[in-house]
Amino acid sequence: MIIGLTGSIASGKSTVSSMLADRGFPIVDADLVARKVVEKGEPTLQMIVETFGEEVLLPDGKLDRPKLGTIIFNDPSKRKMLNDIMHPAIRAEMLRQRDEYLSNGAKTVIMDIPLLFESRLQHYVEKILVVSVTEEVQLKRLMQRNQLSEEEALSRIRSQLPVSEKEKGADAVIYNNGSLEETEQQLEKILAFWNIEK
Ligand SMILES: CC(C)(COP(=O)(O)OP(=O)(O)OC[C@H]1O[C@@H](n2cnc3c(N)ncnc32)[C@H](O)[C@@H]1O)[C@@H](O)C(=O)NCCC(=O)NCCS
Ligand SMILES: Nc1ncnc2c1ncn2[C@@H]1O[C@H](COP(=O)(O)OP(=O)(O)OP(=O)(O)O)[C@@H](O)[C@H]1O
Repeated sequence: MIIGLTGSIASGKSTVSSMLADRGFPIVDADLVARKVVEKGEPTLQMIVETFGEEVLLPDGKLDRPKLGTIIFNDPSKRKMLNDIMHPAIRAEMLRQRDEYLSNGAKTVIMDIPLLFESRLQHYVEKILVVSVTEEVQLKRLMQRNQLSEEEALSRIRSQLPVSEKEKGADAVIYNNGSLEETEQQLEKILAFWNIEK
């Protein structure tokens, strides 16, 4: 079974994903893959520099992530340009990792994909688990985790579909507004209900 794990920025996907990893499920993490495809020497990084200029590189030649983030989260046309460069490479590497797990005998693979709905990737997965939070909790956690002002955090939140829209396309929803224990209990119930094999 291929499970798509999604939600909005700072809703708690990584938190739920690490709970699943603790239970022994293999995880394909789009955010990690997105970092891998822009490592020094990767053709995707070269394409980013050709499009956005040398100023998105740090002195050591690595990608300046906060700088590129400020550019793309404040300008939808720049965001589209970056997505067009990066998403094909991210997708290819995610499918490669999924297939590797399956060929090594995994019965279930979790694909943690923040932009599952925005990029219309629903057909790659058999069940969709959405991690949801209220806007208030989301804003607070995002500002705290990334040390962002309210305005910066809101521009990131607005660059994605509202989580309420994502809930409509879910097979199950975890409400991550409370304690980690409450989130874990909801996850346990869903796994039992879906009767998932490792
Ligand atoms: C712009 C970048 C360099 C900023 O890096 P930074 O370290 O600050 O953020 P990080 O990669 O940890 O992403 C944090 C979250 O931002 C959101 N996000 C990232 N990219 C996008 C995007 N293009 N559109 C909407 N939301 C996005 C996701 O919820 C993600 O989980 C980075 O987010 C990036 O490379 N984005 C493009 C690739 C992409 O679309 N990644 C999303 C998963 S496929
Ligand atoms: N139930 C919770 N109680 C308190 N803090 C939480 C809870 N769940 C997550 N957090 C915190 O909220 C922040 C966002 O969670 P997390 O990083 O898991 O979100 P995410 O959906 O993976 O984010 P992104 O889309 O940016 O990758 C983190 O700092 C995390 O430690």
